Amino acid sequence: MSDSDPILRPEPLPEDGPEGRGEDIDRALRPQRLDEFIGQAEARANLSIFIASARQRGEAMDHTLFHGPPGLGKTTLAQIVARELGVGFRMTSGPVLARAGDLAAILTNLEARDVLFIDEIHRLNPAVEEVLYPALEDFELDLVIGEGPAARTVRIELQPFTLVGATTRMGLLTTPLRDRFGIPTRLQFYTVDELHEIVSRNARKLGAPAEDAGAREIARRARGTPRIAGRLLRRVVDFAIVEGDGVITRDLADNALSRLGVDHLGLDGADRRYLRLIAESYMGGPVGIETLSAALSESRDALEEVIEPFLLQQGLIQRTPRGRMLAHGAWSHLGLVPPQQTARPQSDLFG
Ligand SMILES: Nc1ncnc2c1ncn2[C@@H]1O[C@H](COP(=O)(O)OP(=O)(O)OP(=O)(O)O)[C@@H](O)[C@H]1O
Ligand SMILES: [Mg+2]
Repeated sequence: MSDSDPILRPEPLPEDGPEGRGEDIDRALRPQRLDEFIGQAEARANLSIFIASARQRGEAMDHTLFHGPPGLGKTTLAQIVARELGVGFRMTSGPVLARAGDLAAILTNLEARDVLFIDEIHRLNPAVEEVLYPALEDFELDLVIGEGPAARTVRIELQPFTLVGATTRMGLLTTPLRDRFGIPTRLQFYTVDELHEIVSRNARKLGAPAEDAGAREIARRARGTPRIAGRLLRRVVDFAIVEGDGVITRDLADNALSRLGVDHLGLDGADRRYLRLIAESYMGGPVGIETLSAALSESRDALEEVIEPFLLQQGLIQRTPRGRMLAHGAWSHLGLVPPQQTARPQSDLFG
């Protein structure tokens, strides 16, 4: 299969959106080995065992699923797993595998123990997913050849391989697919200390001098996410070069990030719009996700995948059966006073 085939790219897909410059830098900053990968200590420790065991047995590692919010390192870890296993890496994604034949072509081209990475695996077409089940379980492919009365099924043996799936929406995976992953791994938001280390390391790789307090300021405001830390670092470097003497100090980082609309908790304009809407239009909620989606002109998916996980993790909002509610901290963060709770239900007063 040729390198320009859109269905199967041996090279990682661009990760950082339309800034062409960002892509190359992004690739240079991506950790290459498990011991360069900072954070996710539990996932890393477990993976290193499974990788070592697969290597010793000379077998394909069990199928692995990485799930969690965008930018936490799912794609990066998939590449690292293949590198540490010393096997080939093939990359595709749920939405581009339109037909069963697309997947069959990829599977039959895999070499023994290769890693096949399917990004956004919750978006697989059901017909393609059907083909995947026997491939995962028995390394077999049942293909229907021809149509109508002449149609027949042929069984093709595959080389044993490791599927690495990634998803931001674990809840959208079908149960049969989820059950076929022997190693489900949830990625967590990073601590400030971990992001501090990532920012310092990336600043060194970019040749941008960063004072400790400057790197920490970026880390504190990166929404627990390495991709955001990388993006903020690049913007702060721009400010340091043009308006400073090139050195990332705490003041320079603080000033640059404030001008980018990133506040002290790391919330950006979209986060604050979301919180303000619940505060000002719905008195703090509860309010349904569809209502929020319509009022903000954001897709429900974007709210659930990108905006809400960090706000939930920070305890700024709560999910209740009746919708989203602001937590106490969100009011003070917005500089607003929560409405007085009048008319309490009786049960609250009397026990
Ligand atoms: N632990 C880490 N240490 C250093 N850099 C990291 C780490 N994890 C991720 N990064 C960097 O963050 C960026 C995003 O990582 P990655 O593309 O793997 O995220 P993802 O989880 O696949 O996101 P998405 O869900 O959007 O596909 C990359 O530039 C990567 O180099
Ligand atoms: Mg990814």
